[in-house]
Amino acid sequence: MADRQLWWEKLLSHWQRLADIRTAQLFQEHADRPGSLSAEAAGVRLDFSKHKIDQAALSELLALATDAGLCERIEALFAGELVNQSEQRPAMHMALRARIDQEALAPAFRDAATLAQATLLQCRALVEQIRGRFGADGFDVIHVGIGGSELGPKLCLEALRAPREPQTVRVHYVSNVDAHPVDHLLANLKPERTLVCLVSKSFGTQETLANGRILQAWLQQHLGVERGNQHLFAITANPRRAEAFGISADQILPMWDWVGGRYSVWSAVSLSTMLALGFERFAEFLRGAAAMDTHFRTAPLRQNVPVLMALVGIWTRNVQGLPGHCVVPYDDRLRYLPAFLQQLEMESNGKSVSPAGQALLHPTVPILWGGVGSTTQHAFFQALHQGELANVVEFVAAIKPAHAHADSHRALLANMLAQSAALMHGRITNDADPALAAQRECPGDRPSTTILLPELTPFTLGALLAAYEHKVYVQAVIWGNNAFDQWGVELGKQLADDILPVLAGQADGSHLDASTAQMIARIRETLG
Ligand SMILES: O=P(O)(O)OC[C@H]1O[C@H](O)[C@H](O)[C@@H](O)[C@@H]1O
Repeated sequence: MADRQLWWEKLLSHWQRLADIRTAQLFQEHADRPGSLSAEAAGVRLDFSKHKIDQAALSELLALATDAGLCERIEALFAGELVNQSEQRPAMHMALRARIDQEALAPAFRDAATLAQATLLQCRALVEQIRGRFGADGFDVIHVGIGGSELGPKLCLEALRAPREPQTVRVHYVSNVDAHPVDHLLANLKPERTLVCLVSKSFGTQETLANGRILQAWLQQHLGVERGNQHLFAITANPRRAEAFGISADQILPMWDWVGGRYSVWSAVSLSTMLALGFERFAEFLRGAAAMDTHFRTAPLRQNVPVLMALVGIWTRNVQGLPGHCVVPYDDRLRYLPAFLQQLEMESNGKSVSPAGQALLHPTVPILWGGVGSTTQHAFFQALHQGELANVVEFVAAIKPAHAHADSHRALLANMLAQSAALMHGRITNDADPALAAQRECPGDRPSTTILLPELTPFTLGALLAAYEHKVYVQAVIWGNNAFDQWGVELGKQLADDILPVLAGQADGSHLDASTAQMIARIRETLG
């Protein structure tokens, strides 16, 4: 880890050697710059030719990855080794989508894949049975979960829902412990046609349990205890707690310790998505991810899409020093992608020490944020073009739309291409008034990456999300942190559990700091 500093210095010398991307020089130096600074796998095309980078700099980044032991660490991941050191667990989310019959799998991985497949079969049967039970009039599903137990399933359903199909399975998401959304939702649903999926790996998350209790009471109040409970399902790695909550054992689907919540979209956690999309489309989503897994494991590093995504991120974060990473899908169906990636990347790599407890002497994950294009062009793009906030922008789009409005779609893609070109070239004005010229001028030389899918299908979405998962792992290997724990989140959860009884007047708050105590006093006084 100590010698990372030497790598940053070597990479910085490349950065200093390279011409500014505003000029045509970089493109003239290499006839096929766009082709050589892009890669493609399983339908995911990555173009990073609008970065101030060239083949020699890329070779140095690849050498860094090799020096960090990337190839061995990829094998360790697929071998089911304990890559999550602080919790002594493997991270085998790839087992959720592996084809056990055809792949040379390590024993631990094969066992995991066998369990995953049995659960998927259970999900398939359940989907058929439930869809059959409610028939053509359909039904409502309330998906209750937070973080990894919500973001992936929601992204996936909203991305893949066929736009013109009547929604016979209507999925609603409840995550926040703020009860306004659940309260509002219940006013419009019929309990006899509503199922509730409580999704929580730990089955100990305050938000999910609080919303679960509200929904359980609602079902029981309208349908009676026994029938009400028949509408309640749990997906969890802690079935004991789910049963204690009142969910019958045959309505509990498993999760496992070897899958992190933010890597769990491929599992029964997505039951609500499977109910809405049908099992076959979900299976295709898994096949796309499996194709990306094979690519990640076998493709040479220089053509390896997740590896290149990671290295471009290292380049902008550690060499160029950009603290912001703005993700902008030009596709409304991908509107939840920034939120999903925010958890995937920031919860995985928002760390400052190595598994050995040593401080990392370089920055790790950037601030990931974003929103959908072209809408956000009219909100935050001004700051991307002329503000001092230093960001790399990542554009994501599907070439073919799922609608027939070709003009709109061309306009959408034209806007995306225009934004990346504008960030690169900037604008020099020839206004006579120097004050006006200075204000109208756009500096340019701002990097962006573009990810293109041929179309947004279950397969390409699966491949895209798997590529992001692997990108995160590669970056963790290079940065030297554990991508699979989240002790910082745990701290907040513990303190909330500590403050709750004080707020309820059931415990003494004298151990709390004066600022917190003052606000508690104010809240108690106002609530009466
Ligand atoms: O699935 P659960 O156990 O309810 O956890 C839900 C979420 O809780 C926390 O926020 C964790 O940091 C997340 O990684 C997790 O996805």
